[in-house]
Amino acid sequence: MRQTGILPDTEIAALFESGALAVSRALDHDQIQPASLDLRLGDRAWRVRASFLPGPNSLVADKLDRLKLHEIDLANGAVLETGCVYIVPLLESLNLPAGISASANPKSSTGRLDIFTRVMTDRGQEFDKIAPGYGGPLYLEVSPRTFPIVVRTGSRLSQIRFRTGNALLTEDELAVLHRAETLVATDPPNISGGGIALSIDLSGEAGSLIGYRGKHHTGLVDVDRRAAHEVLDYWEPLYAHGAPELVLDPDEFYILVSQEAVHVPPLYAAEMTPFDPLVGEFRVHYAGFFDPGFGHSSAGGTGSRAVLEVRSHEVPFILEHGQIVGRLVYEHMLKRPKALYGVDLGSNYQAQGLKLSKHFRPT
Ligand SMILES: Nc1ccn([C@H]2C[C@H](O)[C@@H](COP(=O)(O)OP(=O)(O)OP(=O)(O)O)O2)c(=O)n1
Repeated sequence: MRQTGILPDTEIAALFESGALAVSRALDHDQIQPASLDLRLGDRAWRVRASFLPGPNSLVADKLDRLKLHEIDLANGAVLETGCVYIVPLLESLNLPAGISASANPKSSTGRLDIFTRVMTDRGQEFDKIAPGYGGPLYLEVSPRTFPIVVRTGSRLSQIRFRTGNALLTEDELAVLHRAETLVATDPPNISGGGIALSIDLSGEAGSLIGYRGKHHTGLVDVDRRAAHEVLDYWEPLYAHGAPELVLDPDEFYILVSQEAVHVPPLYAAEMTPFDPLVGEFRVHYAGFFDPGFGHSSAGGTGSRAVLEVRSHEVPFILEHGQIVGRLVYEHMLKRPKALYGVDLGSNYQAQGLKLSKHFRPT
């Protein structure tokens, strides 16, 4: 077995057995994913004045005492409003061995709803990063940006990956792996900046669907209900016409799709990182974890594209077809997961093209 890499499902289960991962309510049967664990909301949320980080000398609970405005009971479900910031203790807590660190990311379904989430730890100085050997509670900051949402105790908005050491593939290793396994359906792939570039797809015959823009002042989205919401009540479809480009209006939210089909072989996990944080005009993808098996043919995934959550800031910005918007970095798994993303798990986004979150009725 490798000594460094991302812990697969079987090793996450072992963390639970050894007490490195504790839960205040029994794990859900499908909570452990091929390379991550879904995190669940606890029984209360606090609306706070503003987002914060605890910093090296504070516990989250102490800062919460100072900043909280209102306590909300999540046991029977509650509405979280757009534009507000909430802090929610999670049902999972950690007591990691010294050699294991972790990182968190919104689930893809959460990103597709434009719900901003970040995990916080006691004495944490960064969001979504959990230091090796961390022992203590986990909290989630939640801020719905476009739709008001209904959540309850047990709702799963975020996920955590555990790793030992550093097992990132170098550009040379990516090139070799691409030759053996075809990581993206573009030849040759653009391997740069430590990853494989992903670009935006705005092509299509006049009248074909190229994306969606979130509507304002919509009804609620219940994050635990699948295929329960009408697309047109929440989204304005965008169709190709004229030049293959799209003007992003400031502060609007868009769902678009990558031009490249993406493949994550079973012994690897991938993460989408921003193309260039210095291109400040727009932000792509809040959700960045790609599971082992995503786009893998034997897991039913041939042709899977990446869904891109895009938001423009400050000024209107023209996105053009083929523009690079992100990079996929690949890491070794410590070993092959027992179940792969896709057919093994009844996953929602295998073999997807342009796809809204699972909450909307398929059109
Ligand atoms: N910006 C992103 C992030 C992820 N994915 C893909 C790759 C992931 O392997 C897959 C599922 O991601 P999550 O596990 O985060 O999503 P959910 O848990 O919401 O979906 P599922 O129930 O299918 O696991 O979605 C994507 O297309 N675009």
